[in-house]
Amino acid sequence: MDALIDDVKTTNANEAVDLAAEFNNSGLAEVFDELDRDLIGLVPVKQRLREIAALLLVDRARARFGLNAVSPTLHMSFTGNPGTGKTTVALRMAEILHRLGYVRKGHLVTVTRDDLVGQYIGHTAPKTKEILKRAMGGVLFIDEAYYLYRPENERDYGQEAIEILLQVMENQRDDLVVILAGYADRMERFFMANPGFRSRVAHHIDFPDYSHGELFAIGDRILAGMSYKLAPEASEAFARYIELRAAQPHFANGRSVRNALDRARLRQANRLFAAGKPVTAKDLVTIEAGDILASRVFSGGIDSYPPLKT
Ligand SMILES: Nc1ncnc2c1ncn2[C@@H]1O[C@H](COP(=O)(O)OP(=O)(O)OP(=O)(O)O)[C@@H](O)[C@H]1O
Repeated sequence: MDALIDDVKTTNANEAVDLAAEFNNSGLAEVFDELDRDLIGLVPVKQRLREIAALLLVDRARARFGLNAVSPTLHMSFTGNPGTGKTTVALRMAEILHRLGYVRKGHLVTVTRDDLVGQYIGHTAPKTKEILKRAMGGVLFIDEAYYLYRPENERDYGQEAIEILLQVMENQRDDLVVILAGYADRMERFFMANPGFRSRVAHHIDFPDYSHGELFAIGDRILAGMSYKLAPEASEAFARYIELRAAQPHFANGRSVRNALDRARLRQANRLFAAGKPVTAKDLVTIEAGDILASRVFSGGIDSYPPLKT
């Protein structure tokens, strides 16, 4: 241990770094407070984010003592079902990495296969490079990343995009963080078939499905963010809606909740308009039970398939 300290090639080996102060001064405390406040549940995910931030803070402190000159691998995979908060958390991750000085700008660029892969020969490389250029200094979020790899088609242009991505993930990892997102099982198969990706991805974070209570709280949060609220009977109706909708096919967690509330707002607007009376502020902010109960899920129908992408 002492020998290791003796090895430190700095004059400040006896100085100390206050990690808590670093945490506060970098604005990270604020980001984590916001994360806790704005995002319902996701306890294990928030814990992982704190662990990654701690690792990076310690890395930074070590670099100051000359203990480590290697920039850490920060590429990640986010696995989970649709609407479990992967994109939302990726945005926060970009902010955390920016505050820690690991990326210059801290913006998030979200793409899917079609943004990277062309349809004709010669189109893929420029497309992929253009996206990478846009994402430099921030985080590139590749949703359903496994669609890049299509083993059934020998000449698939996805392979070209994969090769460029792998190169940039290795050579420019001090200025770009890539997050590969999608269903856990498909991602696992993708990593098995593409060991190059597996070895470049250091952090794997799993996003579990939300409980019904969490989905209700997410709905409440979404409505409050838009200055709406549920009337007491509407709350009951919405709790029942969640139970019915969650049991249907193509349920997409937070995204289905947001879509359901968008439709409820539409019905509220039509109800207020059709009443032909002056409206108060209270009328304008309140979602009534009827606005929820008019959904097809209460009459045994499927609610809006395919789901609206927000
Ligand atoms: N924990 C949460 N707290 C509050 N709102 C949430 C939470 N998780 C998801 N949401 C809301 O649900 C919606 C979908 O979330 P998000 O887009 O992050 O999911 P996703 O996993 O990236 O899904 P997809 O890949 O299908 O788009 C967003 O509108 C977001 O505001």
